[in-house]
Amino acid sequence: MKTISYKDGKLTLLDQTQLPHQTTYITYTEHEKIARAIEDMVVRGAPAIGITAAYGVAVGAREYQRGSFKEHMTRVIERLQHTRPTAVNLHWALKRVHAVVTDHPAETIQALEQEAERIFEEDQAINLAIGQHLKRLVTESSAFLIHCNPGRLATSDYGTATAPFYLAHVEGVKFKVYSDETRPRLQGALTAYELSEAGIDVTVITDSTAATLMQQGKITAVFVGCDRVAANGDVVNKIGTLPLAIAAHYFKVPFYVAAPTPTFDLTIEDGSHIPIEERHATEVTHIREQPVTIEGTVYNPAFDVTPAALITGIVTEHGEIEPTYEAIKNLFSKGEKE
Ligand SMILES: CSC[C@@H](O)[C@@H](O)C(=O)COP(=O)(O)O
Repeated sequence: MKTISYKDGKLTLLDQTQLPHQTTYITYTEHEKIARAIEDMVVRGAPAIGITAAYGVAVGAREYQRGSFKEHMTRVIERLQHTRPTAVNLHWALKRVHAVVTDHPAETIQALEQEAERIFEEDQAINLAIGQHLKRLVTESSAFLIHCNPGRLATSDYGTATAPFYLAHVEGVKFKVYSDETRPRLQGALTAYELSEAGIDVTVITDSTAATLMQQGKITAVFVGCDRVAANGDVVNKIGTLPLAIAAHYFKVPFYVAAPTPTFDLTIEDGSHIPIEERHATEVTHIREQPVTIEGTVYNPAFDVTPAALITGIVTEHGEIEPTYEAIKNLFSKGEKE
């Protein structure tokens, strides 16, 4: 299952809007179409959006024809920046590739492709490291609740919150995963799809069933990914994460957030300042083009803010930290990220 691949100016994405029923790949050679693929969620998930945007800039550099090359590149980067507002990985990756743009097109194309490749490879290493840190919780007969898709489809490799499952499964550990369906876009179906493809025991539940499973004592821990972590440890992730964290707190179920360091935004003091994307009403009124409710006023925020106080631990590629301002400051002052 290759979510993103790039070769000779061509970016190929696995079309996540068609999964799990159809496996379709789309190849792009224009940055505008890549921007639309991010907006339409052909590709989704914070790390995958960042990687795609980085390759999108390389594709955009190859589209240059005349005029100021640097101005052309600024337009390409701005277009990609305005695709989705919440996941900070997008902005982080674009900043990285912007830094290698010079006045020379040929030299820049090569540098952009190399930088995008580095971002991709670093994400693979991050996935593995997060998986190794979280794996200690995946013991025989344990059971986990997962929300949205922080998996292979959302990253370059094992996923973030799903990585410990892949690693433990290979070691022969028997455990269970409950995947929230994650209305309105049903990313939980993607998680169920990719875990079941790997032979992992996964059960899909409606979002409303999650608290009941915790009440029944069936959940060892909740694992989620994230789209942005504020300096104080508040976490923004897919809508529906906050109610899970509240239920987990009430039923004393550990709640872990898998967070690559590029997902931290130290410029944001707390979660209330993180921009929350509102998506189109049809995502709520329709499921796969089938109307399911009245056509009325809809409120459709794509993400919510989970306060640090509800989080047991944040697991980065460097290990687990407490969700506090001090712990996060300490992590980054060690030079992990400026
Ligand atoms: C490792 S991916 C973590 C998050 O990006 C994921 O949980 C999520 O919220 C994705 O949202 P999406 O709207 O599907 O892009």
